[in-house]
Formats: sequence, structure tokens, C-alpha cells
Amino acid sequence: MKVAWAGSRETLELSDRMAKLVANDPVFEKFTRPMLGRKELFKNTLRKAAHGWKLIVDLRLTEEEAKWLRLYIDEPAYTDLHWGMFIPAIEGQGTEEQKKKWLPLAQKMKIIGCYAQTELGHGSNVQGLETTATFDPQADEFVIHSPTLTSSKWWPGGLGKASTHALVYARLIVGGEFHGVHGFIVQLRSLEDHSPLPGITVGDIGLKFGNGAYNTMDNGVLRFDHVRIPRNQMLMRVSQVTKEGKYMQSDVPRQLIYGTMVYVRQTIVVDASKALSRAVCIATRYSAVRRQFGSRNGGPETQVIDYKTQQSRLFPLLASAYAFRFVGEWLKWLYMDVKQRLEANDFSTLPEAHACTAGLKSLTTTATADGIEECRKLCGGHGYLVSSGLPELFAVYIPACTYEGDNVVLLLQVARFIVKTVSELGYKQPVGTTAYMGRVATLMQNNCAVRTAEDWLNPGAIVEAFEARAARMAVACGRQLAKFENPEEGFAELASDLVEASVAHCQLIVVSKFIEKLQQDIPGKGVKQSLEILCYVYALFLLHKHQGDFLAVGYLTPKQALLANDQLRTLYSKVRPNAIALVDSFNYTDHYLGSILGRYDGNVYPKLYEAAWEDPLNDSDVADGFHQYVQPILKQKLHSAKL
Ligand SMILES: CCCCCCCCCC/C=C\CCCCCC(=O)SCCNC(=O)CCNC(=O)[C@H](O)C(C)(C)COP(=O)(O)OP(=O)(O)OC[C@H]1O[C@@H](n2cnc3c(N)ncnc32)[C@H](O)[C@@H]1OP(=O)(O)O
Ligand SMILES: Cc1cc2nc3c(=O)[nH]c(=O)nc-3n(C[C@H](O)[C@H](O)[C@H](O)COP(=O)(O)OP(=O)(O)OC[C@H]3O[C@@H](n4cnc5c(N)ncnc54)[C@H](O)[C@@H]3O)c2cc1C
Repeated sequence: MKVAWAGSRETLELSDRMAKLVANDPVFEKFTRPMLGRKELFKNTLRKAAHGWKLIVDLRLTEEEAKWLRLYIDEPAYTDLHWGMFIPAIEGQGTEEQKKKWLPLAQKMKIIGCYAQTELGHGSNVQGLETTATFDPQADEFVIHSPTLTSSKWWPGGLGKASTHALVYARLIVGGEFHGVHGFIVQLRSLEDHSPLPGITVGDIGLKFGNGAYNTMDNGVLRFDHVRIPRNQMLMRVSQVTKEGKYMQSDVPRQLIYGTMVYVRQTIVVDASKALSRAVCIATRYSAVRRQFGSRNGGPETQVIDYKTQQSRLFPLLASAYAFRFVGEWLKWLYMDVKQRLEANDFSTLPEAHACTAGLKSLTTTATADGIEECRKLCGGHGYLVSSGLPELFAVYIPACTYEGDNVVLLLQVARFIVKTVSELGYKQPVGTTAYMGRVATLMQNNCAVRTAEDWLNPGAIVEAFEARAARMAVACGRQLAKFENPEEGFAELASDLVEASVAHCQLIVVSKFIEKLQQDIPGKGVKQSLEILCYVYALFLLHKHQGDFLAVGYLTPKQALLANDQLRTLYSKVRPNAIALVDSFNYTDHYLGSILGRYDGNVYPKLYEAAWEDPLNDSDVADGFHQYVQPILKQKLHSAKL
């Protein structure tokens, strides 16, 4: 199962080597992180990032090894944006000449870059950005300017203190004409002493949610006062500005300017399975350690993992972690395919790649953020201790529902894609993830054939149920929209229904990809059978949770929905004996998990007890401040008889 989770034996071995390298290096210690003040915390992150880079260089790590190393260091840092957005943006939107100039500098870390798109006034509405880049043909330069307070760049990670350069998104103005938002490489700080260059105001935006957590990142604010950059620092793969001041659009679609977001959304889906699996690993191991009630004849109490309620909350999350792992793998393939096509100037699959990355980013991050919080509750009171690892994981993870596109805004993008597909059904055969809509007539007509709980253990029955629900919801939205004279007004009015239809479509993708995975050869005794059980758990849990949809569209009867729930209970009993092995298969070191409750050896109580004494409050028996603030109260002479 470890191999199935990692994707291959090679990846398992490589990631294992990197995990151990980090775990055994004292520089990457992280238990004291939540106790540090902001300055110490940030400096500590810089130290870890520098040590990580030294290891990468000294040990001549490959790009793949370096990625795993950074993951296991497990601390958000400016390097995430440098490697994760700045470099990919240049790769995707730069010309060959620009890539030749900037990529070696960035890859050797001679410069540090961030991705400066969002502003104080606009994040979701990228076309509403206010920063301007005005071409000055006399000087052959762009003038980058922040005309208003709301045009201040706000949020970019790595911008506040670390970056020397930024990829700045600004409205292009050539000859007095606006040409939409484009990307520009702008140097922010001196490469000698790191001080901001003339015309640049830059700093950190302040403390964020949670102790430690995402506060290791210097999310920044940036303003430009007529800062000049050479013309060739506009990324020019999509459109060009000539020396003479002529704006030229190439054959490449304008949407490619958003290409970095497609790439990052894809990586966020892959990361969702990592974050959720960490939380599930902690909650599952602890649920096997923790006992409450049920002692008979003085024997041990019941392990809480044996309670059906615990199983019905925990096992769907375990199944979701696996589901997101496999859909992430598929999405990575889809992205690589699109990337190759784009390089060959084939842009036909870009809209689907956009819809899939946007929709799956939204679905997986929402479920993961909610799932981490559920895991905290599954661990009872001890889950609220920072040493459980769950509060920090939650605090670090939740902004994933917002960054790289607010999850609702992204589902509305999926809705546009679905509505368009439905409206074209008469003359265009849908392909890829919308191919099922080509069978819309059958899906609208046929109802579920399930008669017994066992009938639900059938991938065909499950896929058809999810397809029918998604198709019927999409068609219903299409019909409602058709009643509006103005389609945009209709879209705005029906936005909530459209979002629900998008969720149904995205859930279908995840379920289908899990089922497709099971059609592959999966070696290892019992591995495939365990994955089949998890796949049914994932699908039937969703069906149970959203049974209102399946009933409302008339595909299921209430009896069939009840049968699905009956089957789900049986499946939980089948997951139980392997639950620990299924989380051990994630192959996480104790260092990466960062949780006393999730320790591999299960030695929870002695270690919790030990850790309590390491809290700075326990440095002395009598607290600092006692004599000043508490003792006077204890010693006061009370005058009122009542008191
Ligand atoms: C315990 C310790 C743990 C440690 C763990 C460590 C974890 C660290 C992890 C760190 C990871 C990441 C760091 C965070 C990074 C975050 C970085 C950011 O947030 S960068 C900023 C991201 N911003 C956004 O995502 C903005 C969202 N808005 C948009 O994407 C768009 O504007 C829009 C999709 C909302 C579209 O707006 P709209 O105005 O309606 O559209 P346009 O007119 O501009 O275009 C419409 C047209 O374009 C198509 N389109 C839109 N987007 C894309 C795209 N990306 N690709 C392809 N096509 C796209 C759209 O479909 C329309 O097409 P039509 O054919 O015209 O229909
Ligand atoms: C931790 C973190 C790191 C970040 N890193 C970066 C970075 O490196 N670089 C960068 O450029 N940016 C970064 N961002 C910014 C991030 O990308 C934006 O915050 C995000 O895209 C959401 O945009 P917004 O803040 O404008 O939200 P808003 O759009 O203001 O959202 C507010 C509310 O309005 C709703 N809403 C907005 N538009 C619509 C609509 N059309 N229909 C219905 N509802 C709508 C949303 O659903 C939400 O509920 C980061 C943000 C965070 C939190």
C-alpha cells in the first residue's frame, strides 16, 4: 500500500530518503515553533531555508529530491513562491530569450522572486487590478505605478522581506490605450544590501491566523512610485510591445496569462491529500490508543475507533485522502498533457484544464480544511493541544480555501464551463470530463436499478448515479437560465444552484478517477481489495451526505438511499481491521507528522505528560507576575461584608 500511495517504488524510496534526511537534522526541529515571537519565527524560517538550500547544493539533489526535501521541512517559506510560482510563471509566459536570461538566475537563487498579483482592493477580479504599466517609447521602458491605495500589492508570499524581484501583474497602457493585465519582472531590492530600490515601498502585511503556522511567511505589501523597468521585462509569450510602441497579440490565447494559476491549483490538489492524510493519520492512530467506556468485568475500556460514530466520521476522511491522492495523480497527468500541447501551440484542452484545476482545487481544499477540523474533534480535548499537531496544521491549511482563487469564485468558473457544455450539446460532442453529458438523454431517463445493499458494490451503478445527478443538475440549471433574457443576470441570480451543480460535477470526477485507478494493475496482496473498499466508502459517503440531490433530481428512491447507508455501515466494519495499516502506508515520519497523538509507537500519555513540563510556563513553580498581580488580590483586606 505504501507503493500504491507513493505512486511507484522509486518515489517511495526517494521521498523516504528525503523525509529521513530532514527528520534526522536538528536544524529542522519544529516543536518550539508555536512558542516563538514573529521576528524569531521568521529568522528561524530563513535559517531552515538556507540550510535546506545548502543540502540541495552540497548533496547535488535532483529537482524531484529538492521538492520532497522542501515538503518535509514543513514550514511555509519564501522559497515556496520562488520555486512554486515565480519560476513557473517565467517558464509559462516568458519568451525563449526571457527564459534564457531569468531562469538560470532564479534556479541558482541569485535572485529571489515572488508572484505579486493580488492588491488591497482586488484579488478575485484580476481584470480589476489597478497597478499600471505605461509604455514610454522614448526611453524604451515601462513605468510601473500604484495610482491608489487600493492598488497596493497585498498578500504575495515572500514579498514582505525576502524577495529581490517580483512578477508584478499590472494593466498595460500603450499609447494611451489599455490592453488588459500582463506580467512584468520588477526588481524590488538591491542585490548588494537588500534595501528597497528607489520608488519602491515594501513590507510585511502583519500577523495572520494562528500561532506559528503561516506566520513563517512574509506576505507583503508593495507600492510603486513611477518605477522604470526595461521593455524586455514584460513577459511576452502571449503579447508583445515593440520598441515603436505597437501592441501585438500572438496566436497564444490571452488566458495563458492565467497559466501559472492552473499549474499551482493542480499542485494544491496534490497537497490536499498530503494535508488530509496527516490529520487522518493522527486521528486514526490516536483513536486506537484512546479508550472510553465499555469496560466489562474490569477489562479494558473500548477503543474509541470501535464506536460506529467515530468510524462514520473518520473513515470517510481516510477514504477521501486516498481519493484526493489518486485524483491529484490524474490531474498532474492532465496538466502535463496540456503543457505539452501548449508548447506545440495546441490550446484546445486549456478550458477543460482550467475547469478541472479550479473545480478540484475548490473541492479538495474545502473537504481537507473541514476534515482537519473534524480530526481535531475526533481526538477530543487532546486534539486542541498544539502538541497534537492539528491546530497548526489547520491554521496553515485553511487559507488554501482562499488563495489561488476563492473556492466559490472557482466553482463559478466550473459552472460557466458546464453551462457552456450543456448549451452546445445539440451540435458539439462533449469530451474529457464532460463526455458523460453526451449521454444526457439516457441519464435523464434511466433511474437507479439498485435493489439490495450489495447492489451498491458495483462501480457501474455508482458512476451512473453520480453522472445522472450531475447531468440532471446541470440541465436543470440550463433550463432555469434559459428563462432569463440577459444570461449574465440569470447567472448571477442562479449562482448558488450553479455552485451546487459544479460540486456534483467535481465529485463525479473524483469518484470516476478513483474507480479508474482500480482498473489498473495494483500489485501487493490485498492492496487492491482494500482500495476498493475505500473507494466504495468515498462514493457511498458522498451519496449519503448529498442524498437530497440524488432524491431531488429523481434518480434515487428513498429506499435506495437507505440501502446505500446500510452498505456504508458494512464497509466501515471492513475498514476497521486495516485502519492503522492504511495510515501507516502514508509513510510519514514522526517529525513530519509533528504530533504526540499520532506517534508511530502509540506512546501517547507518557509523551504528553513529558511535553507539558517543557512549556515555558512550567520553568518555575511560581509564575512571573504572581507577586505583582495575584498576591495583592489574595492578601487584600475586604471591607464589604457581602464579599
Ligand atoms: C504545519 C506546516 C505545514 C506546511 C505546509 C506548507 C504549505 C505551503 C504551501 C504553500 C502553497 C502555496 C502558497 C500560496 C500561493 C497562493 C498564491 C496566490 O494566491 S496567487 C493569486 C491567485 N489569484 C487568483 O487565483 C485570482 C482568482 N481569479 C481568477 O483566477 C480569474 O480572474 C477568474 C477565474 C475569476 C476570471 O475572472 P473573469 O473576470 O470572469 O474572467 P476573464 O474575463 O479574466 O477571463 C474569462 C475567460 O478566461 C477563462 N479563464 C479564466 N481563468 C483561466 C485560467 N486560469 N486558465 C485558462 N482560462 C481561464 C475563463 O474560462 C473565460 O473563458 P471564456 O472562454 O471567455 O469563457
Ligand atoms: C495565505 C495567503 C497567501 C496568498 N498568497 C498570494 C500570493 O503569493 N500572491 C498573490 O498575488 N496573492 C496571494 N494571496 C491572495 C489570494 O490569492 C486572494 O486573497 C484570493 O484570490 C481571494 O481574493 P480576495 O481576497 O479578493 O477575495 P474576495 O474576492 O474579496 O472574496 C470575498 C468574498 O466575496 C466572494 N466573491 C468574490 N467574488 C465573487 C463573485 N464573482 N461571485 C460570488 N462571490 C464572490 C468570495 O466568495 C468571498 O466569500 C494570498 C492569500 C492568502 C490568504
